[in-house]
Amino acid sequence: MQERERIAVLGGGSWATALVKILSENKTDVSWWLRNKEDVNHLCQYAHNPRYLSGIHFNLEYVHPSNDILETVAQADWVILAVPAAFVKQALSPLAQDAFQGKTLVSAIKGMIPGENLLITDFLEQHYGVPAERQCVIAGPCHAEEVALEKQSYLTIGSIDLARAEMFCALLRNRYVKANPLDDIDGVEYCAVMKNIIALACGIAHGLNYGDNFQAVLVSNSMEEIERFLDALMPLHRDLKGSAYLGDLLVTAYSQFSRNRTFGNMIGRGYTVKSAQFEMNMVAEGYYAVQSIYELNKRLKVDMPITTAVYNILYERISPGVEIEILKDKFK
Ligand SMILES: NC(=O)C1=CN([C@@H]2O[C@H](COP(=O)(O)OP(=O)(O)OC[C@H]3O[C@@H](n4cnc5c(N)ncnc54)[C@H](OP(=O)(O)O)[C@@H]3O)[C@@H](O)[C@H]2O)C=CC1
Ligand SMILES: O=C(CO)COP(=O)(O)O
Repeated sequence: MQERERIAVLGGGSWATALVKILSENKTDVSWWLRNKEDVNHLCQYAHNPRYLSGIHFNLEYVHPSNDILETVAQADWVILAVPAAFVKQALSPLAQDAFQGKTLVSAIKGMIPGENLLITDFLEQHYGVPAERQCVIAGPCHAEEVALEKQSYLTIGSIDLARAEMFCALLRNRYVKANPLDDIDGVEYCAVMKNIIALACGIAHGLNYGDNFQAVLVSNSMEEIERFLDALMPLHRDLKGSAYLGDLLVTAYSQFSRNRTFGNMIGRGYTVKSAQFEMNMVAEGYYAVQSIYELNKRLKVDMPITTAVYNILYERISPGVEIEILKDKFK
């Protein structure tokens, strides 16, 4: 690997901020695109992101914030996408179709392109011609807030090119981050999308005053639901007990930092979708993902009671109490 790899990070939210911290502390040059000009100016002047994880101080010798996505991408060998899935098309729209030629794309996104119901890696291949072997995904149970606090964390880098995944792992590893490569890129990407839907269900149940006993049964049933879906979509022997699958589900279902659980909790307590979105300045990917997975499952016809319940609550306005009551009778 060359000295000082050139990396672009696209996105200004919490996960982009945490990834820039990890990479730049390892003395990697990071060109960082944020959509908001004031945030870029603030970063250049004070070396802090004003609106997300604002306690992190960046070394501006290695971090180069910019508003110009064309320049940011053009300079990089590796491009990390950390924009919520719903805004990816809009964020990348200034770029030409060949803008990523010769670069490695790394998706840090745990969501799908709404409407097209595509994984990010499939979207990049179809719309920008990025071949599968030049793509990686960042998976694993890891909240940006805990990276900011330098709490021990684990990441899994998925790619069909394990050597490339290992190169990216090497850029991330530090005192508090361990990173491991894995070749099941589609499996970890789908699992990362689906665990957000389950975290919404956990939040909804909590908001309705269900306790830990119910949540434990909900989570164990959800693991079976995820397995049924993955088996129908792409049968392959995979150990779903791994931290990129079960671990990520657990952290999102139980953590105080989970956006999806928090959003679900508000829905369970009676907020409307609009008011819950208004209340959070962050994005709960599961809200969009449940529609994509529900649509995909019209073809697959897998038994997915939890996904169906969350879809009915968020998109059909069926009462959370009614839907969780139905689930209650299905669980063993
Ligand atoms: N946070 C975490 O711990 C982790 C997050 N991820 C994934 O990372 C991805 C990015 O999420 P995260 O960093 O958490 O985001 P946050 O929820 O922290 O922040 C929201 C981001 O979305 C942007 N945004 C909001 N509305 C719009 C819009 N209308 N158009 C364009 N951009 C908009 C915001 O930009 P602005 O501030 O300019 O409004 C901001 O960058 C997601 O897929 C998430 O699942 C993965 C692992 C961990
Ligand atoms: O994926 C995550 C942690 O691994 C983040 O989940 P939330 O978006 O629910 O906070």
